[in-house]
Amino acid sequence: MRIDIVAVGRLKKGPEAALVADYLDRFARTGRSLGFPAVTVHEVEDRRGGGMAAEAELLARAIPAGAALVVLDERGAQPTSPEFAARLAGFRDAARDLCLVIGGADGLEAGLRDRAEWQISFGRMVWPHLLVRVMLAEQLYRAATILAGSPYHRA
Ligand SMILES: C[S@@+](CC[C@H](N)C(=O)[O-])C[C@H]1O[C@@H](n2cnc3c(N)ncnc32)[C@H](O)[C@@H]1O
Repeated sequence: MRIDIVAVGRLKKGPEAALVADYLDRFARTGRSLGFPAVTVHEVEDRRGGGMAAEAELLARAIPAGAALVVLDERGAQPTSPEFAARLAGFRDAARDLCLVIGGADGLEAGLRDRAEWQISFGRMVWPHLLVRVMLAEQLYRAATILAGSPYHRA
């Protein structure tokens, strides 16, 4: 199994980058004994102003072939953290690669969203994509702690 996050935009050095690195590092350490690989992050950027369609093309090229496509979108389903953890374990148990996609300022192209087998929402409000990256990294770590039975997730 491999897990990729494919995201529009470059994360510059700063608090968001530090948080993403910290949570992904924690996920790697907690997830190792659960059979999860470290997460690889791919960033794509369209510098020609081609909008969502150009971004969708760049994203599509970065999505590993055959991976289960999961997009982050405010219109998606709102799983609980244990539900997210269970689904993550399901991908692992089925030996499926997982690719989690985060859009840019204009969002994700409808065609790409429709191709996804799961659309996840972190609530109906729109969040900046850099914060969504932080939240996703935290949820991955939280999922690993839930599956490991560690006390981090107290709900
Ligand atoms: C600034 S938002 C784009 C909003 C855009 N107006 C749209 O219609 O999608 C950038 C990206 O962050 C992610 N995002 C923002 N809010 C989200 C939420 N509530 N749940 C899940 N993902 C979200 C999505 O991947 C989105 O494409």
